[in-house]
Amino acid sequence: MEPERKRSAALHTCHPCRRTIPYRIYAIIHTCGIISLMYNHAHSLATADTTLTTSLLLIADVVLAFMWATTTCLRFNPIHRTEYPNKYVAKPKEDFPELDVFICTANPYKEPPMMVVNTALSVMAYDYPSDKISVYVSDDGGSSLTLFALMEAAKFSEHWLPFCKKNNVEDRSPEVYFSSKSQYWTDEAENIKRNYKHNIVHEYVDIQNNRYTLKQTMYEDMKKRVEHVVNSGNVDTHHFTKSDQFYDVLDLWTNNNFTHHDHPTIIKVFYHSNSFHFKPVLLNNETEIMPNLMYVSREKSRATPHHFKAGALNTLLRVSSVMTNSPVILTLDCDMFSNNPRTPLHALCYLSDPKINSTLGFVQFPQKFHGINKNDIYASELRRSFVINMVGFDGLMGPAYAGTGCFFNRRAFYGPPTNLILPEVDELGPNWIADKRIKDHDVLALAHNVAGCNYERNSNWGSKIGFRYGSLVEDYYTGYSLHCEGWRSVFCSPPKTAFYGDSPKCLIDVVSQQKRWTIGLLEVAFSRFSPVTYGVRSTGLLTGIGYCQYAFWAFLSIPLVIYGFLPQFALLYGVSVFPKPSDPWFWLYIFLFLGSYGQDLLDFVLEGGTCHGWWNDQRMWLIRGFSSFPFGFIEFTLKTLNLSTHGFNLTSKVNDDDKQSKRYEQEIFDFGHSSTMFFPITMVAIINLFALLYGIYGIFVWDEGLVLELMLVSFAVVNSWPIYMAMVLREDDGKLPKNVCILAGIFACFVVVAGFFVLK
Ligand SMILES: O=c1ccn([C@@H]2O[C@H](COP(=O)(O)OP(=O)(O)O[C@H]3O[C@H](CO)[C@@H](O)[C@H](O)[C@H]3O)[C@@H](O)[C@H]2O)c(=O)[nH]1
Ligand SMILES: [Mn+2]
Repeated sequence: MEPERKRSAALHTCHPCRRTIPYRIYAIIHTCGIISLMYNHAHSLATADTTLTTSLLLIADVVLAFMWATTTCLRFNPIHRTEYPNKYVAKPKEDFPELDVFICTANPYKEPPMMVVNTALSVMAYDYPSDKISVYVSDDGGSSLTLFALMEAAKFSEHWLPFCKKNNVEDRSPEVYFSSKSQYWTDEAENIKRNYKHNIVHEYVDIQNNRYTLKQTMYEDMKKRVEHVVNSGNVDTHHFTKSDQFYDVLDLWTNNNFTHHDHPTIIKVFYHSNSFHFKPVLLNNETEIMPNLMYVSREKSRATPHHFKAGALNTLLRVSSVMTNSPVILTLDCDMFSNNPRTPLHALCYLSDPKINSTLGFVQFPQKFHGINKNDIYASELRRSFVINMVGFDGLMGPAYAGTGCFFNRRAFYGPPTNLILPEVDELGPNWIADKRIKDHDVLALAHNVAGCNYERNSNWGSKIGFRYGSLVEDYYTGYSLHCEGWRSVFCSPPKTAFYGDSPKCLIDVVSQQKRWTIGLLEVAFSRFSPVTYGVRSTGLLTGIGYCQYAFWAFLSIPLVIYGFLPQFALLYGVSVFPKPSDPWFWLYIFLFLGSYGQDLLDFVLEGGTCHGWWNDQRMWLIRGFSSFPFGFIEFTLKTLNLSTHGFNLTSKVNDDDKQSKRYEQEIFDFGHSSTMFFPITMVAIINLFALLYGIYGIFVWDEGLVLELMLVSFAVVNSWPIYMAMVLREDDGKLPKNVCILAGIFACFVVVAGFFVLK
């Protein structure tokens, strides 16, 4: 009776995955296999005269074995969780904590302001007491276009929020709801569209667009206005009346010295539940106050480092401390709109649980993307990183922080659970009670002050307090640092997806994004806080080694290069580097290959993937291994030697090339850019193709075929199929540029000649 009652009171439960025990048993067997292989290499080093090839294979296999170990740590105790938000809802509304939402944006052309608007509206409309939500938008682009869009969003929200709540709308991003994508369309939508357009019709819409018809919707009106302003590149004062509260703000931008990396702090408050400037809006027939919406563009100066997104988030952390200081913080990228209005309740099932919340730092939701093609050719879902590993981490210290879709306990930013580190002023501490009106002069003055570009000088911000600086993957680094301090985290993946974001839809964007991650991860790997040393000590062996999988993933290039060239040379010169079929060691290779690939496939399928999706995913690992990783490594080295600087290259979220979108839909690879990034992979593909042809010929000539070499090369050729297609068989804009192909061909010849000296 007793346990039953306990369970019914619990807000969440967790259960280990069924694969755990078989996985552990298999891990022992596979480890024995790896040890035997190492023994075999050591033996041939000592006895045979193939020192160079054996050493190369040994290096490759050591890296692969290490990678396998990092994955195995995350397979040690995978768990799944379920939470019961309905039990949470039963609580009195007064007990719901306040929620600060941070949305980052940085460039109105790569991140269209309408995208920011939709993300903001989707969270403002959460099924949560509206007066407890404050949305802070950080604009690192310092753009009046984004400010204008948010002003429009604030006005629209007065209609959108009551509408959503009254009709229980599921898609609270208006773009999704008003598009045919929504399954939840109701007649009510037509209504809101019709009613609204009489409210706000700006003059210029008439002027600009005299085809303005009664059918146009309010949302579409707003969208038009915003897009018009974005296209024209600036906001004219004629969009406002003199009495408009933002009339003066725009003056800032007319100042000639204003550029996006040199400008003063701009903070604008659109709604403020604890002041009386705005009339309360009726929601659900009760008077409920609208959520707060703030625009924050921190001060920028070329002379001061701004630490990219981490810097933006720390500014929001301080500004929000001064204004609302909610105990719970949700961080979002501007493309990540809410798809589930009850998401905060799911997070609160953990964050409010007194049994765990004293050490619970954050609740991470999975990163999911919309518009991915059927079999996800670019592996944009990143299922291993964002799902499989998260489930694995969850049974240890908890999932890594993914940069977006994460609810934080504000306290976690201020030192370890047992040791509160207070910032410079009381108003910035997690325990400060922000009870003044947001628009009060001293609140705004302090907010401006803490958003200044020199505010962090000689402080703990970025090292001991807030989001961590020093890596281009501030998300990974911050989550990892919190785990090192003793904070735990939880992976929360409700059946209805919490957020959807945008993922790159063109290969060059995919590999460039991963190059940035590679650089950021190497920065952590080679820092004082490297997971192999510091991480293992502070978070325990399994979590520490698990974190190494990311930190050192660029090292995967080493075995890829060795296995991408050596067996190929072997075929071309008729020399064997692997054991022959008559040799018992032959079977060890087969076992290790099938074992690790098989387990990877199993992981993938058990966490909801498909076989075809897995195939594409493993192919992308090969592509990254020859593009993002080596190029990232080079840039990291140059930066370490102070020979170059690299910034945060924003991923573009605009897909306006119709032909390219069509190719993406049809799952055709898009190279289409004369980029050096594709040079190595093209070269490897060429060499493998020739090695395969020559190897097949060899079957008839050599007395004992080079079976393993041939199998490996066939595998590579099958994987390279899209590259051959893009080289010769295609004529569209997405094909591989001629100069890349020719150059790769010439280099391939040189490399093959060089291979002669490795083997002979
Ligand atoms: O100087 C900057 C640079 C970026 N951003 C914001 O950071 C977010 C992520 O940028 P994006 O180009 O979308 O990066 P992705 O590679 O798509 O993002 C992944 O990787 C990043 C770390 O490299 C994480 O911060 C992200 O959360 C994670 O989704 C966006 O909202 C940007 O507006 C800023 O606010 N200031
Ligand atoms: Mn992104």
